[in-house]
Amino acid sequence: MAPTIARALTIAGSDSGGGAGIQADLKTFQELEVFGMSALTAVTAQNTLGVQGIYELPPQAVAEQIDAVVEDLGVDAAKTGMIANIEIMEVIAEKVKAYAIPNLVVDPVMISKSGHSLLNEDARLALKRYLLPLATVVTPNIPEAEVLTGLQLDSMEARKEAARMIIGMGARSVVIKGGHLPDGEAEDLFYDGQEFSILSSPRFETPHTHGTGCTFSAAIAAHLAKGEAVLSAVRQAKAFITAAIRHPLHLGGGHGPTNHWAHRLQEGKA
Ligand SMILES: Nc1ncnc2c1ncn2[C@@H]1O[C@H](COP(=O)(O)OP(=O)(O)O)[C@@H](O)[C@H]1O
Ligand SMILES: Cc1ncc(COP(=O)(O)OP(=O)(O)O)c(N)n1
Repeated sequence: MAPTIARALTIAGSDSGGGAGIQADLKTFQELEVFGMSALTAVTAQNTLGVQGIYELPPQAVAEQIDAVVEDLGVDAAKTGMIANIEIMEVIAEKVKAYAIPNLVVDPVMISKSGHSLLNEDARLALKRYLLPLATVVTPNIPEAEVLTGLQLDSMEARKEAARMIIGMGARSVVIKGGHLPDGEAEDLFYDGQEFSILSSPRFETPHTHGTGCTFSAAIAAHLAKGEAVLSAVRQAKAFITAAIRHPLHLGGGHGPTNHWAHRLQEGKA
């Protein structure tokens, strides 16, 4: 019998503070009524004030977690977050190809908002070689898109050029996220190699934006797992993250987590 629930896998690091990483991803999957599974790449000691410790897992441990869930439970979509190093990246690419995982969202996490490196230097450029050619959608923020393309992204024209370059690297589509723009709307640029779409929301003046990128990419993966088209998945993920930032939880003394329940307020489910 075919499974009755969509299944999504996050391949990412653990954030002990619960705002980013696999914790944010699994909360998002659950809220969007998708069965969530995880393959952990690293454990971080982290809270709203910063990252206090990083412990990378052996690549073999990542491989075995992916084997375990794919071979038994099945995966309709996967997303990657913190990958830590090239060896883990190679394992992920090998497994995604070997199992022909149908939808892959690559969030090219490089640096946390608190300024800690979550992917070592040599692995940053290896992303292009190993993971972008496998991506259904890749979701860089502006600094990450600058690292991938070498461009300075201080205008919409430059962001469009970067999006074209990223499609040229093999990704099927890209969203250059606008959270790091200096002012104006929180404007994300989507490109699928044919058409550009701009997804805008008000920009909220809040320190509680820890894990926005993780939550956004997990929501895209959840909607892809349910069989939605890429642009539709991205639009719904944008609505999900906008609600999560609009209604903060006010936790912690620094950059607090977003509110994964908030979409229920908009949908009248709360
Ligand atoms: N202050 C904000 N107000 C509204 N939306 C935001 C804000 N900050 C980020 N976003 C949105 O959150 C999502 C994640 O973006 P971003 O913060 O750039 O990613 P990352 O966490 O990877 O740095 C995007 O859709 C972006 O537009
Ligand atoms: C374990 C872990 N993974 C990813 C991140 C980065 O998350 P992101 O959504 O990009 O949010 P910020 O760190 O920018 O707030 C992380 N911090 N920890």
